[in-house]
Amino acid sequence: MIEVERISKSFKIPVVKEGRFQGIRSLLSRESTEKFAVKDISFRVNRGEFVGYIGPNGAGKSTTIKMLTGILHPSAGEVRIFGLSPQKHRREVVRHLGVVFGQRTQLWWDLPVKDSFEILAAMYKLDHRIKEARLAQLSEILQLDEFISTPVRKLSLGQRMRADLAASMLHDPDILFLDEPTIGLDVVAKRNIREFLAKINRELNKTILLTTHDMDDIEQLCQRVIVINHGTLAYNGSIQELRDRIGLPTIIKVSYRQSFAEEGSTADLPFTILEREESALTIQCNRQETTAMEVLRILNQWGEVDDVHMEEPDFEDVIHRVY
Ligand SMILES: Nc1ncnc2c1ncn2[C@@H]1O[C@H](COP(=O)(O)OP(=O)(O)OP(=O)(O)O)[C@@H](O)[C@H]1O
Repeated sequence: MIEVERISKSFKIPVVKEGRFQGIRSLLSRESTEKFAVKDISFRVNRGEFVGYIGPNGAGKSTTIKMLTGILHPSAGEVRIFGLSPQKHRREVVRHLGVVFGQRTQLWWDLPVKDSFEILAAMYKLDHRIKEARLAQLSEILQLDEFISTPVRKLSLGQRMRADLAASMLHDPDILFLDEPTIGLDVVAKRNIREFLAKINRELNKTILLTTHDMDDIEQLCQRVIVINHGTLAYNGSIQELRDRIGLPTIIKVSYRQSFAEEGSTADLPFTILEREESALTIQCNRQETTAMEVLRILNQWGEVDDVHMEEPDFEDVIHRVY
């Protein structure tokens, strides 16, 4: 459904020279260097997938999204959406796309929310009855009623994001490109947006490519993650596989019913003991080297286990290792 074949995007950057008056000379000079924002990236997204597209600041995420939506032309390579190039067949492709840039609104600042929806519906040439039915459906899941008559500039950030998501879905696109849809939101507003996204992916089978710096968004929503760094692809696969590959330690805390007794030499154990208490033990193991089952089997031999608590490495830490 989305095919990205070896795309690159470079920008010409004027060469800035050092020294007196060189700033002004640089402005007038035609000398420039080529800077790659995206370099030789390929990936595919299938219908109904929820994919995270992540990377540090300046990695090339927004540049990629802009090439996927046809706003930017790749310097090399090709994008195809439903087999069509968003650059060559912009009108046909954008009918299938909904786009939200969390930092910017696509709504009309001084108009009530419903007027923005009317304008967009007219732009998409939506039939009146279809528009009303869709708005009713979106209103219900995004609870738009409470602010539908309020001018956009007076909305809270969470309300604005809900309105923007509704606007991006008014023409019932198959694919959503979301660039930081939860940026700046409080915990409750974030949870609402995540629930909405999970719902439209699961129940309406919308294909979603999500760009965010919030690793909780990624862990809670995405089946797959694509990581880019310095414009190149660093990883493309499941979150679990990435965790396994990076291999940060898992912490396991066990409490015993009574006291426990260690058996054998600690040098042979497939884990490291971090803390011993009267009837509790905290250990650290690497899931690449051993399984939790094996660890628990050993810990069970040392006494009667009452409770087990396992802490997976924080996904944020895993991602930092990739960066
Ligand atoms: N029009 C442009 N002219 C020159 N350089 C650009 C242009 N647009 C982007 N870049 C550069 O390309 C690189 C990638 O930018 P991009 O906005 O795609 O990153 P990003 O991953 O979206 O970052 P962030 O997480 O900070 O939004 C950056 O170094 C940026 O400065």
